[in-house]
Amino acid sequence: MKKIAVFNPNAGKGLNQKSLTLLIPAFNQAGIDVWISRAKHDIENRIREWCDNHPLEEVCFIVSGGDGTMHEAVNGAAGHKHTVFASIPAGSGNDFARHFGGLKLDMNLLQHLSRLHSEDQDLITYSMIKERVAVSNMGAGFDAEVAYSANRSKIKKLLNKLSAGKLVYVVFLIQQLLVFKPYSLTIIADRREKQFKRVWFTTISNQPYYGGGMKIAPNADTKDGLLDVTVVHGLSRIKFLLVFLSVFKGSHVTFKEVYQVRSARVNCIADRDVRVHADGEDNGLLPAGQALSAQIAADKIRVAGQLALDE
Ligand SMILES: Nc1ncnc2c1ncn2[C@@H]1O[C@H](COP(=O)(O)OP(=O)(O)OP(=O)(O)O)[C@@H](O)[C@H]1O
Repeated sequence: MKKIAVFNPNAGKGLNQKSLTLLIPAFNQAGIDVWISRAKHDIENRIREWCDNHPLEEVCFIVSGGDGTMHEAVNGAAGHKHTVFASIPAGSGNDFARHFGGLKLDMNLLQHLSRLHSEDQDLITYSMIKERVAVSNMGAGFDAEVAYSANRSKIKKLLNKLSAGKLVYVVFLIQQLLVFKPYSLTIIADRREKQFKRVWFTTISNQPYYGGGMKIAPNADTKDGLLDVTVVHGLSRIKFLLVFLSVFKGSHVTFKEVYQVRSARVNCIADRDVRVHADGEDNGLLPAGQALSAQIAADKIRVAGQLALDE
């Protein structure tokens, strides 16, 4: 199988140049191509181009970065039937590797790669402006605003360098807590329509974790063919903070203001423009009255990641 290692130098603390300088010759000797992205969307575009040019070839993309990098990689390969993904978690959140497993960037990497076991997993497909896929989760509202502000902020890079990248989310969580305006929502899931008022956020999860280890959908299963939908609604600002903090342990599900439903597809319609993220990447504003449609993709994603994330 063809192997291509893809590195995002912008993820997390940035590229560990020392490890890379040592590893590139070993990668090349083992026949593994090494790509280092030059800009946002570069990984997605290069993977798409490779897949378009090699529709029948089996390939393993070994992706070094965080959840945004994995989001790009998976979208680049969407529709290519012979792709396997492995992750080298190097971002701030790393929820993909937290659930699916990941590899360490060290001299044992090549040995581990030869022993990896891959499995088919569910994938989310969604449409806003165009059809895309998300691998871990997507959502609308407060969390999308926090991710949007954090990813654009200059302090994220600085905090990442100080190994405190997650702090940036705390800063913007507090800021959004003060300014965010809850919205009204209609969701159609599991063949039922439900209405909610004062919605803080709606998350559509494939796997349990999001936001860097928060257990938003504790029982989500990436092999059950179902999405786990969470709606957090009807809370004052102070109580919302309490519920939000309880997400780290997954105990938010005991609050009556947290609604959860499982469904193979879901439509969400808000009464005002609401910001949407997919795998923590900004997807712009969902216009008022327009449906965000998400469902389990017909094609599975193949993931090689049996080694535990050592954090
Ligand atoms: N060469 C590059 N220069 C600038 N941005 C890039 C480059 N390559 C990829 N990107 C973008 O970098 C962003 C950050 O990557 P990623 O989300 O993987 O890291 P992170 O934010 O540190 O981790 P996490 O999403 O797990 O919190 C992504 O939006 C990706 O599209």
